[in-house]
Amino acid sequence: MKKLWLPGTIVGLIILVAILAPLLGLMDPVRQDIANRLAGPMNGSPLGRDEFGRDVFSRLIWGARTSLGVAFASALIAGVIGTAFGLIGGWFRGWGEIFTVRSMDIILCFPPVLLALLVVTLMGPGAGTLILVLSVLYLPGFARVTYAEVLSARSLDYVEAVRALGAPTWRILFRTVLPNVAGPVLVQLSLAVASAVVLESGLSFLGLGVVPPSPSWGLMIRGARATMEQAPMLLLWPCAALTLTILAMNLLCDGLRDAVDPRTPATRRRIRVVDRLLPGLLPAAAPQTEAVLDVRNLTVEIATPRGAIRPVQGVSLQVFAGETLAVVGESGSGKSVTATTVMGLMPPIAQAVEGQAWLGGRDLLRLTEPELRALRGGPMAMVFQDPMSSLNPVHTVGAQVVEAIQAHQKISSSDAWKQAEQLFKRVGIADPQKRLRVYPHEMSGGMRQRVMIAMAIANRPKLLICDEPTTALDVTVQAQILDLLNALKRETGMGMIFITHSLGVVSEIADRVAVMYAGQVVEQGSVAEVFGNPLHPYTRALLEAVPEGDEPPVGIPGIVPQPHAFPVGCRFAPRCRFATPACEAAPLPLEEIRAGREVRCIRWHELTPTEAAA
Ligand SMILES: Nc1ncnc2c1ncn2[C@@H]1O[C@H](COP(=O)(O)OP(=O)(O)OP(=O)(O)O)[C@@H](O)[C@H]1O
Repeated sequence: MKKLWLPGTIVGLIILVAILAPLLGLMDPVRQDIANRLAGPMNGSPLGRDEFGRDVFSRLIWGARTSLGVAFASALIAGVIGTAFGLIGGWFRGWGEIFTVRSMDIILCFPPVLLALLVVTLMGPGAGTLILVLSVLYLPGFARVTYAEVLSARSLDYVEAVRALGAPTWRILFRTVLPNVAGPVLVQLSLAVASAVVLESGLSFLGLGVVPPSPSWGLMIRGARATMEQAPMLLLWPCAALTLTILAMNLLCDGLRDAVDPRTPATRRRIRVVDRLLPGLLPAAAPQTEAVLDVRNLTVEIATPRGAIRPVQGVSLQVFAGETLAVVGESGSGKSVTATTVMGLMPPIAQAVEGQAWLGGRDLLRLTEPELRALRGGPMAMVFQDPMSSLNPVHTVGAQVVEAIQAHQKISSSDAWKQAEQLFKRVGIADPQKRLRVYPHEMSGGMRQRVMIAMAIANRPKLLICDEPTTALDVTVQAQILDLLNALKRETGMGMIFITHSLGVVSEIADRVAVMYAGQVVEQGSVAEVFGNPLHPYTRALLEAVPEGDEPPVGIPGIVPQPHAFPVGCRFAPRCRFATPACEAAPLPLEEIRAGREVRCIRWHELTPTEAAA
C-alpha cells in the first residue's frame, strides 16, 4: 500500500482537476487575445499566453480533460472487449480461440499511424475518432494477455477442482479465473492509458486527432514547436504534464497490481543492506557447528489466494558430514517446502520469514539469487522424484551432465565429457560412452535417476538433498539407487537429506531421522532410537501403519490439516488417541530430552515411562 499513495495522489489530483475544469473559474481556453501573443506570466495567466494569446494554464487543464478522457475511454473500451475476447478464446478454445488469436493478429499487422490515417480519412478527425482508433489498437494487448493467463489458469488444480464441483462456466470465469488474470490486465491497463495519452498527443500533433482550437496536450506541443525559439516555456508545460501523468499512471498500476494480486509476497527475502552492498563483509554470527547444513527455526510463509499460510514453522535440522538425515511425514507435512526453501527454489510467493540455514558459514536465507545460483549444483545439490521431468527431453543426457559440470568448473568441453564418462561409470551406467549420447526417453527410469545423481554429484557437493528420489522406481531399482547413494556418501563424505514417505527406506539409508507433521518437526533422533522407541504418538502411528507379516497395517485416522487450518495447540491432537484438553490449549515446544533427541509432545513421559526414567 505504501507504493500506492504518492502516484495515487498525483493521478487522483490530475483527474480531479480535469473533471472540475469548468468549475475552476479558468479563462476561456479558446479565447484569443492577439495583443498578448506569447506574453510571459501575467495577471490571471500564471504560465503566460500562447501564439494566439490564449491562456496556457487554462489550456493545460482543459487539455488534460481531453487527453485523459480519450486515454481512459479508449483503454477501458479496449480492456473490457479485449479481456472478454481473451477469456472466451482461452477458456472455450476451438473456434473462439481461432477467432481471438487471428483477429488480434490482423489488427497487429497494421502500423498504428497508418490505421489512424485510414480511420481519420473515413470518419474525419476528432476525439470520437481518436477513441475508436486507440480502442482498436489496444484490443490485441488485452486479448493476448488475458488469453495467455486463462490458458495457464485453466489447468491449475484449484480451477480443475471448481470445475469438478460442477460450478457453472460463468461463475468459474468470473469468480475463479478472472481474479487470477486481474493483475496482468491491470498492468496492461496502465500501459494502455499511458501510451494512449502519448498517442493522442502524437496524433493531435500530426493533425489526426483533436481538432483545433480545442485544447489538447498534443496540439499545445504542436503549436509551441513553431514558436520554440521565442517562447521555449510553452513547450515545457505540456511535455511536463505528459511526463508526470504517464509516470504516475505507471507507478500507480504497478502498485495496484501488487496490491490486488494475493500472490505477491507478503515479505521479501530479508537481505541486510550491508550484505547487498558488500556481500560477506559483515557476516551475521555463524553458529559454531560442524554441521554441513544447520537449519534453525525456519518459518516459511506462502501468499495464497486465501491469504498467507505458514506450511513450515520453526523447523530446525542439522546434517553432518558423511551422514544421512531422513525427513519423513505424510503428504503435506512440509518436507519439500523445507528442502526447496533451503535450496532457494521456492517460487517468489514463498518467503522464509524467520530463521537461518547455514551452509559453510553462509546463511542461505540471506543470499541473493545469483549467490544461491552459484551454490546450487556446486556445494549443494538436489535430486528430485521424477527424473523424466527434471531432464530436458531435447538434449542428450551427456550434454546435460557436461552443462552441469561446466556451470561450476572452468574446463574445456573435452575434459568435461571425460568427467561425464567417469561420473556415468561411478553411478553404475554401463557402456558410458554410448549412453552419454542418448536422449532421456531412451533410458529406463532407474538409469535416468542415475543420470540425475551423476549431475548432482558432478561438482562434489557438501550437501545433497534427495526429495523422494526412489518413489517413482520399482523395488529392485529402488534398492540399487539406495545402495549407490549410500556408497557415494561414504566415499565423498557429503551430508545428505533424504525426504521420503517410506519408513523402510529410512531404515536402509538414514543415520538420523526427523519426523515432520503439519509443518513442524515432532520428533528427531537416531533411526535406531526413534524407530526402536518412538516418543511421539505420530511416530508410533506411522510405524504401526507399516505392514508387517500377516498383520494388517493400522491406518492413522483423519488427514493432515491444511496450513490455513492448523490447530492452535498440538497439531496432531485431533488425530491422536492420547490427546487431552491440555494438548489442544496452546502451541507445544520441541523438547530436547537429551543431546540429539527431541520430541514435541507434553505426554511423552507418561506414554514411554521407560525412556522418561532413563
Ligand atoms: N507453491 C505453493 N503454494 C501454496 N501452497 C503450497 C505451495 N507449495 C507447498 N504448499 C503447501 O505447503 C504444504 C506442505 O507442502 P510440501 O510439498 O512441503 O509437503 P510434503 O510433506 O513434501 O508432501 P509430499 O510428500 O506430498 O511432497 C502443503 O499443504 C502444500 O499445499
